[in-house]
Amino acid sequence: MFIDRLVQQIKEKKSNVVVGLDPRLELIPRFLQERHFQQQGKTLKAVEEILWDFGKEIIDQVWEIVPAVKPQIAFYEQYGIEGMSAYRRICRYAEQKGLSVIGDIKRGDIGTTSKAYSNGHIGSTLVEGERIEAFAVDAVTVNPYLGDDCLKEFMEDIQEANKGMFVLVKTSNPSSIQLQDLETGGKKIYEVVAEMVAAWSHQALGKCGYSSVGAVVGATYPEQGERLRTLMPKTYFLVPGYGAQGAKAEDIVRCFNEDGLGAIINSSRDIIFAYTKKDQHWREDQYGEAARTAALRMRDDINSHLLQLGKCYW
Ligand SMILES: O=c1ccn([C@@H]2O[C@H](COP(=O)(O)O)[C@@H](O)[C@H]2O)c(=O)[nH]1
Repeated sequence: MFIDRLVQQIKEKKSNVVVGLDPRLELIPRFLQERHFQQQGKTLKAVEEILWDFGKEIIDQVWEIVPAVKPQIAFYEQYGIEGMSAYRRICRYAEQKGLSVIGDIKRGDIGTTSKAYSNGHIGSTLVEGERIEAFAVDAVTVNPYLGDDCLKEFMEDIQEANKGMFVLVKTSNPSSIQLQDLETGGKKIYEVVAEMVAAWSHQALGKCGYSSVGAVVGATYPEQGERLRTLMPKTYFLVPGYGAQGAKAEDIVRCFNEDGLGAIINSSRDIIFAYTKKDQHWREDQYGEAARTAALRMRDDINSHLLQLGKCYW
């Protein structure tokens, strides 16, 4: 199952870090951009090659030290077909390197449409009687706003194709409080969603004791993270918000269980664009090395905080 593979990689690498692949063209080293713009002009095809070169180098630098990457589809989709082609190439390359690939797609619709999303992103699509994989990443993020019948459509691929999903429960952005913290029947909306997710989680439990149905829980709300940990004990958390959004290791440790497992922590900008940090004096052509150093620092920061609490799996 997806979750067993993920937990095995976490244990092997002693790392709970997910590198977020959110390429922003304007932050990609200039020499890389010029190489492709000179060859192919100011075209989307040139952008595809820039995104590919940049993402490949990041993966080459981090694949041995992290269990997973999270490509954010929006940063590829904004460049149309060529951007999506770069997304697919990056996802496949990361998979070849043995990484778990979590497509941050945040999809969800009425049942039949959700099924099409699931087919395209974690399952396969029927073409003239044959099933063909379009993106086929290991797991995706899912928006639960349309309710249970939306989530149900992803379950078939989770159970039969051994894939996973992370359902948005409490997001890291400031205005997540606007809807997610509203109360209904004495509960916050995010608690209601957490109960839904916990129920689905029981249908996809792996040998490791955790489920392939996970939850997105923002690191920027540590108290809520702790509460959600108790509501969803078997659910793996994908936790964004560390680093650029301000959350620290002491915040995110509350998302872990006593066994030292239960959460993977994402950081995107702070890792992939670490070479731009003024105080670290990296050269542009060292952007990959800078990313590796940032991922190692983040791993050690989280591990030392887990160790202090006795929440260690090794
Ligand atoms: O609640 C959420 C859900 C998803 N995200 C995504 O994670 C990364 C965070 O990037 P940073 O550069 O580390 O801030 C990005 O892709 C978001 O879309 C989130 O931040 N919060």
